[in-house]
Amino acid sequence: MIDLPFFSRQAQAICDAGRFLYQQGWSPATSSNYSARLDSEHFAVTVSGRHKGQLTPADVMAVDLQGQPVQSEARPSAETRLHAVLYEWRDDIGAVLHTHSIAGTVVSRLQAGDALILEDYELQKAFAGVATHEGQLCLPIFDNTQDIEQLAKETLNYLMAHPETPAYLIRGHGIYTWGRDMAETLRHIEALEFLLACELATLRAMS
Ligand SMILES: CSC[C@@H](O)[C@@H](O)C(=O)COP(=O)(O)O
Ligand SMILES: [Zn+2]
Repeated sequence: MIDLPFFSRQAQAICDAGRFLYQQGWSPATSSNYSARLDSEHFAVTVSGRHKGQLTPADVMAVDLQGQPVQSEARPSAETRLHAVLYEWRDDIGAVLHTHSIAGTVVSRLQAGDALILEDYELQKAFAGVATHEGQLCLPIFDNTQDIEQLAKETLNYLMAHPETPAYLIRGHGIYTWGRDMAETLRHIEALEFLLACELATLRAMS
């Protein structure tokens, strides 16, 4: 059974996040999806195809870790399973945000390899557990595909082997990141968008 008052609070947090992320230009044209954990087996996720700058709690639904709707007739995000495997991977993850920013899209297309290394940025410290700019953040880049179940398996396998990963990119598609709760996850996505914008500006300056 879903705790309905808690669902309402999580749904509102998702709507508020959407308004912010859309206003930043990171979730255009119905792209992106967001979620927040409800309990050990369920999470709240955006309904597929909704405008992320105009979300109301009716645009958020409960699903189980297989991505199946619970107490809803709506269709969950097409990328629900990418969220589900993150909640399955680590039980301290409380929220997941996915954006489609210009920086995330372009940088992941320009990077031919399978990872983007961020180093020597002070803002790396916005990530939980990072205390200095002197380390590296490694963001794996997965090739884009419409086979979300396959991509979910690929991301989970990678994350199980690299548990320190703070986020990942899907090439030409966008960013996924997570945190203990929505506030921390918003801090992570905002830091990532800043760092990827810096990477994009650097690539431009060097060309
Ligand atoms: C509007 S194109 C973007 C979609 O294909 C998808 O990548 C996306 O992020 C949103 O899908 P959704 O099913 O609304 O969660
Ligand atoms: Zn997407």
